[in-house]
Amino acid sequence: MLLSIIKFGVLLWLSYVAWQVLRRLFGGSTLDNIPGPPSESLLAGNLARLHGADSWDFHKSLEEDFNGVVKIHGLIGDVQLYVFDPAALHSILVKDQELYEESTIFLSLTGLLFGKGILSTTGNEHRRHRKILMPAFSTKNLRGMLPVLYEVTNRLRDGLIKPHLEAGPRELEMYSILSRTSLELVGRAGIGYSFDSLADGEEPVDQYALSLKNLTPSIHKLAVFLPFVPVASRIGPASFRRFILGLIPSKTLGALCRIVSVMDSKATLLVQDKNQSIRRGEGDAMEHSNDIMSLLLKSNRTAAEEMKFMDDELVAQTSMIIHAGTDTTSSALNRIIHLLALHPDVQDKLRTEILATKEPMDHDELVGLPYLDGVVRETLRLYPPVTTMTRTVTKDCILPLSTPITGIDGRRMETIPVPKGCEVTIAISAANHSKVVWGDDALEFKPQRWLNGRAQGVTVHMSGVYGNTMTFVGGGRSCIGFKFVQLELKVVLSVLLRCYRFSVVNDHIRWKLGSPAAPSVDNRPLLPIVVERLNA
Ligand code: HEM
Repeated sequence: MLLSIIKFGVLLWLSYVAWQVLRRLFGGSTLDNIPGPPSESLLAGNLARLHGADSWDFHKSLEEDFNGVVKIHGLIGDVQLYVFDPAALHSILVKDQELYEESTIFLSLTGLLFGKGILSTTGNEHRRHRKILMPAFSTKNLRGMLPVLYEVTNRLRDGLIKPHLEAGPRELEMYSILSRTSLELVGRAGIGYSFDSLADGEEPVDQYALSLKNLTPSIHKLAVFLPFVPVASRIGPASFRRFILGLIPSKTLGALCRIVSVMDSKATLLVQDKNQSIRRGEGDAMEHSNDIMSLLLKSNRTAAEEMKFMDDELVAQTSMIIHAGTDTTSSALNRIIHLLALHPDVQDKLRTEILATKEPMDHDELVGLPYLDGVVRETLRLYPPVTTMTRTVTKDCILPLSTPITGIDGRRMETIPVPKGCEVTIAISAANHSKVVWGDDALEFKPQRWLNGRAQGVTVHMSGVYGNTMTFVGGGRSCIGFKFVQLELKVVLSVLLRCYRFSVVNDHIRWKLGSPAAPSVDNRPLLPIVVERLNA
């Protein structure tokens, strides 16, 4: 009996899949009239190019050859949208955000990896997570984190860089140095945990650090299975899923399961420790802990009962903050150091501004330095670490446009009817490069375009949370760490530029697209930069 039910279920599912494929291939879509690049394969459409690590040219052609909304071919005849029109982005992220939900793959994957937290929830549940987490990132709390950020950065300066420069300028592999620093910055200020002593010659041995380092590469290796994650995540309780996964003979899957288990047990211990400190009456010590998790635990104590986080939710937030904050910070730091090395004039001007201040700068002085602010903003505009995000349309709807487009049949389209289930790519970097928004010099690196946090001459409004850019997107799922990361970047630059000069001799550095982007040489993650000690 059970076998026949299973057979019937499988047959039903296969018929549904076949129907969907036929519908996609022959049924037509309301998006058929939207211009876009031709499909490159029946099976994967343009997806390999859209998500390929070396697809900068593809994205550039979408930015330059189309007008804010582009049709992309997806899996087996599926049609998707690639969007960078300002009004369309406002509708997707802000005005009609409930119609454009976080992609189901992202929600189920983060749920499976970390549990129930801000990245894996939707609707009212997500709003609750955001409401409790956001105050931890307030300006008042960021001020409190400043000493830790300086302490970590001083260890970077003295532990990871200085010992190599005794005999003069030297090429250093900055990618690994800055990645280790990013993890330590987010670890200490984010969850009050030290992953790495940042001492020369001592690679991190912490299992938590190693797991975090290997998490994204392991997911990439299993990328072909990602479309099955939403279905798999709904089968039975977590223990049953773990049991089934254990039966699959795959080394990569086994490694991923071990990574998740280490992250889960470390985060659980951390939350237990902090909770015990509170219960043992070490409240005073907690009062002086300024990391995001401690602040969260403190506000959780006094939160209304229906708002309070349960322990499993606190564990999920711990890993999510580290996951969301580390590689993104590392990408931004690597990019800024690379850009300063490529633009010595910008580097000199920035150093002059920093040397005119006393060390260490307090919060207001640091965030008030205009050229430093311009360098950070311009880097994050021109080179956003996360170049695209995806949303899934929950109901048939109409997408408004700032600039009408001409359909394939020659008709002018002022709005686009978008069907339920359509995948929409939020084209962050295309929005940040738009000449309609930023002017003819949109693709040039010009820190001086920013004055008092505003880009000069920009009249078209973008709905991002950060100075008209889409780098941290906008609306109810925008980045909650965007002020924190600016502070991290400013602290690191203010400390390093006082005593080091950066230059490049290696012209083989290529950036890989990805989530987030990373520098590479011969397809390995590397950033070779010559570092010279000043006023030795
Ligand atoms: C340059 C560095 C960073 C970039 C470019 C960045 C970018 C983003 C983007 C694009 C999103 C939206 C994701 C979506 O729509 O699904 C996001 C969300 C998020 N970011 Fe960041 N981020 C950065 C740093 C950080 C840091 C340092 C933290 C924490 C310490 C952080 C925590 C988060 C969290 C928790 C979310 C989820 C917000 C929500 O779902 O409501 N991010 N980030």
